[in-house]
Amino acid sequence: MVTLTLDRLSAHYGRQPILSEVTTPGFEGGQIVALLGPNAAGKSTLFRRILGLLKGGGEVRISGAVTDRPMAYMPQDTGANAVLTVYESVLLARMQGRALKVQDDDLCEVDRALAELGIASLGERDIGDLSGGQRQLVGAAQALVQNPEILLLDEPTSALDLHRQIQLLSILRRLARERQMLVIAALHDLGHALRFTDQAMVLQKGRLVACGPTVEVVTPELLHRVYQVTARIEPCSKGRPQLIVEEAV
Ligand SMILES: Nc1ncnc2c1ncn2[C@@H]1O[C@H](COP(=O)(O)OP(=O)(O)OP(=O)(O)O)[C@@H](O)[C@H]1O
Repeated sequence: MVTLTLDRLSAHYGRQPILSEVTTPGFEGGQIVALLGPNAAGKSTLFRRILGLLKGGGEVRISGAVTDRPMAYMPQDTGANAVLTVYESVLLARMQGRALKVQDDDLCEVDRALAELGIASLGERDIGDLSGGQRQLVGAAQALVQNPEILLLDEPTSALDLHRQIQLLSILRRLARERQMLVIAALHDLGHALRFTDQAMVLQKGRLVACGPTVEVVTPELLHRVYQVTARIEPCSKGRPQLIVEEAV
């Protein structure tokens, strides 16, 4: 099973340090990890550093991977290329780093990713003509179609309506379990983090200030210290932890 470990990871833009010595325990496949933290804390920068798109100190260690390209990434701004259909754009994502010739298997994987995300009916649409939420689901399909062992998602639910937010996070949790895939998702909704993620890491001003099981990390004390809100966490009628935010301090 794949394991990802971050060891004293740093990153900077020009002379400006952004991440300072981020160290985590090994995150194993089969689970979802929430990457939390306020605006500008360094979440997207951490993804770029993990992917090797940014240089810096420290080490990203991946063990137990069985493929040459174990990671796939869905950026915050998925962009849109108006000259491609949804189907073509997902197929193009599938073919990254593979032989140029499209095999039947590649087409099956595109069909599977679109069906999995409930957007098969959008296949022939130009991606430039989609709504923001539709485009975000296409971005998720472009990442999933690569069958990654480690899937990094930067705010994957930010443009989705409530139903689709829950649907996408449920799908990701199921796929993480079924495929023994490690999913790391930057999230701003801490209620979703509590409900759908196994572990959480919290960045504040480029430093890792908490890391561990989500229910142990997302506490009223952390919400006050990192997000400057007063909040309670109470079990709902089904016994799940539920976040009740009172006010910003
Ligand atoms: N290309 C860049 N050049 C210079 N500074 C940058 C660049 N990209 C990001 N930054 C700065 O790095 C810091 C961290 O940004 P980052 O996008 O990683 O934060 P984030 O936690 O993902 O924020 P958000 O929740 O708002 O998306 C911010 O101060 C930001 O202004």
